[in-house]
Amino acid sequence: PAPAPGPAPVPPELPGWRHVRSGKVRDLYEPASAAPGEGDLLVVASDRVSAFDHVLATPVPDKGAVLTALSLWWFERLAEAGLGVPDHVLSAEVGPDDASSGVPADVAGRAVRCRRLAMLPVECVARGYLTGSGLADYRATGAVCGVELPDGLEDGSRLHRPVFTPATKADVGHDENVSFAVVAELLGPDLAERAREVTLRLYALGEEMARERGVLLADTKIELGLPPGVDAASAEAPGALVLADEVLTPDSSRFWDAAAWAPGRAQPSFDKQFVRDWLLSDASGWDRAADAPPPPLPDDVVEATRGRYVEAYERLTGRRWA
Ligand SMILES: N#Cc1c(N)ncnc1-c1cnn(Cc2cccc(F)c2)c1
Repeated sequence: PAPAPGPAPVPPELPGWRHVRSGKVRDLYEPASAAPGEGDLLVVASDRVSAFDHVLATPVPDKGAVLTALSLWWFERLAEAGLGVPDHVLSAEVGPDDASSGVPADVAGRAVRCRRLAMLPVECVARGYLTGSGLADYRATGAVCGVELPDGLEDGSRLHRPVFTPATKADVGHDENVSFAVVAELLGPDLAERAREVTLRLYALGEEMARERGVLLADTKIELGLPPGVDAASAEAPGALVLADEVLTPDSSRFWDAAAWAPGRAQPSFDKQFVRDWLLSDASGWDRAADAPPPPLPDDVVEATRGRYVEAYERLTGRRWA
């Protein structure tokens, strides 16, 4: 019989904060003192791992803290490199219990207090390499998001130039890749063009810095938003865009070890390959075809996966993990 469904992720209760919603691996809060939908936001990165569209029952220790530290490091590097767009980060330091500033001590190191924005209804994705849904679209149509690509590309092929491949958000299932024309309909042409420009520039900056450290950034997804009071249809909107969410982490991006890159097959995921291989091995007994919840991970797979998050952090930032 299929194992019982895995435990639904129970986000931590944070005194002084109200839980707003949870994603697969992150939880969102607002100050309990604020009216619902008001005040700063708290993005908490859990130790949950998602694989094959399932949230796994076994947490990976330190994943949330490592990816939070990596994302904060990237926010700093992007600002230094002149991305030209402010970000939503207010603080990652522990603040007072009344949630009036900073983050709660219970999630110190894996939480970021952020400016509340009106998020664009578009997942802004840039791809420098072809894989995943981009490869599937290319194989079906010769194009990705309406952008024609040359013949003969394989899984893992590097594109001649990075492509903006936006998607509309789906509450359930996969995001839907859409053309730039659709984004222009959704956001207006000027805001759409600015979102594309920012996404491609962020990808180029991240790809260059990662490649210098032996890591290939295959693609990345960012979220952009507008400060309250800025009308998305207004002429000021493109210049008011703010970079939100997390940036350039293994949860928002595909990272590959440059030394292992070989177009023509699926590239090993820098962080999730041990999990994927074990789940697909006989050892797990997992019936993927039945879409059963995956079984708990063995300790060695958990520890090896933790090690990959620490290695990604150390190689990209040049800093030792605590
Ligand atoms: N970042 C950010 C942000 C912001 N600065 N202002 C308003 N909304 C958001 C916001 C809304 N959803 N998400 C994604 C998300 C879903 C689930 C859990 C999470 F932690 C995160 C981000």
